[in-house]
Formats: sequence, C-alpha cells, structure tokens
Amino acid sequence: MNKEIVLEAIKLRKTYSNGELKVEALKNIDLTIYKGEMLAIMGASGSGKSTLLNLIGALDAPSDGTIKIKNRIISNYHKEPYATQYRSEYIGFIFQDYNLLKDLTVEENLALPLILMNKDSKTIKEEVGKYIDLVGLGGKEKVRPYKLSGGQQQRVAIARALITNPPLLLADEPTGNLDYQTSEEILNIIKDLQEALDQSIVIVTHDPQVATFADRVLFIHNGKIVNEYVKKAKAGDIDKILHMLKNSMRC
Ligand SMILES: Nc1ncnc2c1ncn2[C@@H]1O[C@H](COP(=O)(O)OP(=O)(O)OP(=O)(O)O)[C@@H](O)[C@H]1O
Repeated sequence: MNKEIVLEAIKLRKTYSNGELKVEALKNIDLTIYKGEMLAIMGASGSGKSTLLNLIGALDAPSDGTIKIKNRIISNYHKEPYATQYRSEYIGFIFQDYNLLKDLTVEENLALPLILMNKDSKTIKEEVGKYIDLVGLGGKEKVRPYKLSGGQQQRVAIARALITNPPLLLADEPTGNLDYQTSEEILNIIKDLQEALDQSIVIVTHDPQVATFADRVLFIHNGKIVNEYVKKAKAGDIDKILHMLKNSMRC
C-alpha cells in the first residue's frame, strides 16, 4: 500500500548573507512527509533544523527549491499574501515558548484561529470545547495563560495549532522549557492526537527523549540530511537514536 504524501520539499536551499559572510544553512534538502507520521529532525546546534522547519512553515523564504503540499506546488508560497494563506490552510505551529496571547483566556486563544477563518459562532463553540477536552484542560476555559503551568500552556498551544485541522503540525523544541515528567505528558498528548486525528507531525529537537516518540528520525548535519532512523520497536530506541546522533555529528 502506498503511503499518502502530505508534503515534499525538493532541493531546498537556504543561504544567509551577512555582508561578505555567507552561511549555507541548508544544502539541497529533499524531504517527504507522510500522512499520519511523526517525524523528528535532530542534529547539533547550528545544523539547520530550525531553518528547515521555518522554510516548510513559510516563516522564511528558501534561497532555492520547491514545496509541494497535498500534491500541489505552491509557487511563491513563502511570499505574501500566499505565505499567510499557506500557513492558515496547511500548517499548525507549536513553539518552545508557547506563543499564546496573554490578554486572551484559554478559550479565546483557541477561538481566534477559527474567527480568522470566518467560522460561525456555533462551530467555534463546539470546536473549542472539543479541543479543550482533547488536551485535558476542562475547567480552565476562562483562565489566562499566565495563571497556567508551562505544561498547561503548551496544551493550549497544541489545541490552538490543531483546531484548524491543518494537514501538517510543525513543532520546534516543544518540550524545551519543560521538566522531564511534564515533557513526557506533553509528548504523550501529541502522540495520542497523532493517532486519534491521523495527524502528520514534524518535531525539531535536540532531545533523544522526544525522538523516541517519533516514527522516523532524520539526522541533519551542516545543512544536509546525513542519516535516517525508522522505528521498528520501542525497546532500545533511545540508545539507537543517541548512537545515530553521535555518528551523524561526526559526518
Ligand atoms: N538569520 C540568520 N542570519 C545568519 N545566519 C543564520 C541565521 N539564522 C541561522 N543562521 C545560521 O544558519 C545555520 C543553521 O541555523 P539553525 O538555527 O537552522 O540551526 P539549528 O540546528 O536549528 O540550531 P539550534 O539547535 O541551536 O537552534 C547556523 O550556522 C546559523 O548560525
């Protein structure tokens, strides 16, 4: 059975120029993301992980290359007004710092993306209630983010990212500000949602604990994909991932 492809990145390149200095952050990256999979991208600091995520999410423009999403090439996907449209139609984001709106309550934070999509108030109410339940935040609807723990804030951010039903969820170090136990809780929620919603997810991380939740791990070094690990069984995952991470950093 062929796996459905959600996104293809074809020969993506990114060169940053600071005056005379040029940094080749990504060198001809080819990448395929399948429906329902959780893909982790790992690599040392400066290897190009965030740059890759930012290009897939149209938060930054590639120097060269193409993005094909749901089998369509979106020309100029990274230029306005297409970038905003691309992000709202195809991408949900989760960040390390949650990026919630401080002056809005939990339910208002969740409602906002739906309001921007011109959904009617009945749908908004139903969807907000559904996603609050899915991330286990019942009872916190009227609370503002600063009164929540880091883990609870990240749950709000996950619900907000998924409420628009995006084909692809992008997460940049989603557990970077959380302790070990809270990270496990958040990763379990993301994993449960992946399975319940058949959600495609890309997670950028330094953390082998995070990568053990992924179905596939890509290792990136100096702007190139240097290794790939496809999960077969849970036991021993962390050792294999650590080993491959160390090897990829020697490439
Ligand atoms: N705006 C920028 N201007 C110039 N160089 C940049 C810029 N952003 C990133 N870089 C460089 O591009 C390379 C890749 O950076 P990137 O942030 O993608 O790495 P990363 O793997 O996400 O690192 P980290 O894990 O530390 O976040 C690095 O050499 C970095 O210094």
